[in-house]
Amino acid sequence: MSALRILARFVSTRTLRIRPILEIPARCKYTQHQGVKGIRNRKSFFEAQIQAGQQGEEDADLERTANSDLADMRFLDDRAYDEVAGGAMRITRDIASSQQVLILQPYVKWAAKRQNAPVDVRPEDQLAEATALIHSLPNWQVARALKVPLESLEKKTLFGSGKLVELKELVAELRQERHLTCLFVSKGTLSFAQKRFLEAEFRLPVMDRYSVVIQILRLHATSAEAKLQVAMAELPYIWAQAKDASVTQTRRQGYALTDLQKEILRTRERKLRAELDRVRRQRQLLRQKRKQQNYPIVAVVGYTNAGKTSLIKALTVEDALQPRNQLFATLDVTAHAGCLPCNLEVIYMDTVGFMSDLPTGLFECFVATLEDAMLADVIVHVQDLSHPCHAAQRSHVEATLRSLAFNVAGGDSTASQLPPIINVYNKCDLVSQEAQSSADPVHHISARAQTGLEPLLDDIEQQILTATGRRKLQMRVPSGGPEMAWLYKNAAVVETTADAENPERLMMHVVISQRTLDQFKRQFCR
Ligand SMILES: Nc1nc2c(ncn2[C@@H]2O[C@H](COP(=O)(O)OP(=O)(O)OP(=O)(O)O)[C@@H](O)[C@H]2O)c(=O)[nH]1
Ligand SMILES: [Mg+2]
Repeated sequence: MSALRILARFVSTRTLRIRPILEIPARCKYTQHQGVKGIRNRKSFFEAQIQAGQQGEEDADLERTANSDLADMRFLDDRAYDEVAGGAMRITRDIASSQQVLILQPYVKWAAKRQNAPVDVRPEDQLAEATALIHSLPNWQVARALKVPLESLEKKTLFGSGKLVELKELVAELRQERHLTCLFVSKGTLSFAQKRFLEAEFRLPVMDRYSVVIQILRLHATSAEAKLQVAMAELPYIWAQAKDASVTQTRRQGYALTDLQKEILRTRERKLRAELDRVRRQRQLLRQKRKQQNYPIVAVVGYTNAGKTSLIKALTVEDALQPRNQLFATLDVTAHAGCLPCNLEVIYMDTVGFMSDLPTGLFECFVATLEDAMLADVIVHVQDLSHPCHAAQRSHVEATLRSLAFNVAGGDSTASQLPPIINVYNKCDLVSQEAQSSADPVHHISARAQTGLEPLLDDIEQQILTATGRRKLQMRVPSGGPEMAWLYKNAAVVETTADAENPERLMMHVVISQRTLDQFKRQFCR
């Protein structure tokens, strides 16, 4: 007779819903010497490693090689390149220098002509986002912010002659009053010709969204990978500006690449690619290791500033995480250990936020880190419900996720499957009850006030169990036997109760994958 008897009995307790009971025959007694590693111990050990950004000694080595090989990063510090970049992007090395900025938010007057703007994003919302971008840079202040209605965004001079006169007056006034130092035209990219023309007219540096975002990314990039990615993200912009310059034949005006400068860019690109490839190989190894360790992965994604880091902090109670009211505060994909209600350990991946109206080239460099999100077991999509454009932000993130999945699948639309997505409306403490009603199956939470987290955790648990083929089971094992120790080590133990029918046995409520269950059977049920 098989030593393992599956009893067709279903028990329901607080957290466990339906699970068959496995009965294990009595074996030797548990002794202190055998040392059962409790989930708590295991968790704190594991957590300590993950919190340090590591998953064990080997992983630590991998992370170290990936992130702190400073010798290989020295090529980033290159004055000749800085000159070329400064010419194209109006970026100085000294990001921290204070700036007084005039923000101009151009928009097309007639809705029918606004082909690229999402329907429910109003110019005032775009202006608010532009202001938030400037506020994400320390010492950068907004001298004035205004919307500018235009008939087209493609005109070589951008503004018409009447508007130009008006703006020049304003610039002169702000120079006097606020010591204006630069203009931020909140458009994805300005062509080289537009920028040159406006700079000549206003006699101030002119920046577009791409170059402001690059400033923020440079400032927030701390890991080697993020620094490399930001450096890489600058190159397409510089090439594009140079191309514009040669087309408009403005070589005499000072910005066109010489052969030497082109060579500087190409060499830099080659080195960056080689370094990024190396870092990405390490990342792949880390990913494989995590898979082998069988930790379920929950990727937390969303628009920038939606509250991704705050949510992970609330779910993991991790002090090291620092949510900041800045755009693109998080630039690295980082892993954080958490525990589901069934005691199953999961890894939450914090990711780089999305933003609309940025040229695709800018985020292509961050795609590799977002690949981790595409390969997660479950995606949690955090949305800022208090934001006036939250619907448009949601569509933007969903569209980007779909195209990322397509890329990860190597352009094969049949294979590009996204993991299950849990939609979360965050910042509900800032909106009225009526605004929270939604027909969608969506969680309403506040990461800051820590409300709505329990049902969310239950949902994550449910989706993780389904996605990873884990089951909740009750197993009857000898009290203190090696089976008990084995289960504590290899499965998630929800709770252990005395068996009313047999004082020598314990009832263990566990969450276990089929593979681990098979291993258990091979070892103990012969
Ligand atoms: N009122 C309120 N504020 C919140 C809530 N969650 C996050 N915030 C605030 O929103 C800001 C952004 O939070 P983060 O967690 O850094 O957002 P993020 O999505 O990680 O942002 P990026 O990393 O920049 O993409 C911070 O100032 C948080 O304190 C919430 O539930 N309610
Ligand atoms: Mg963040």
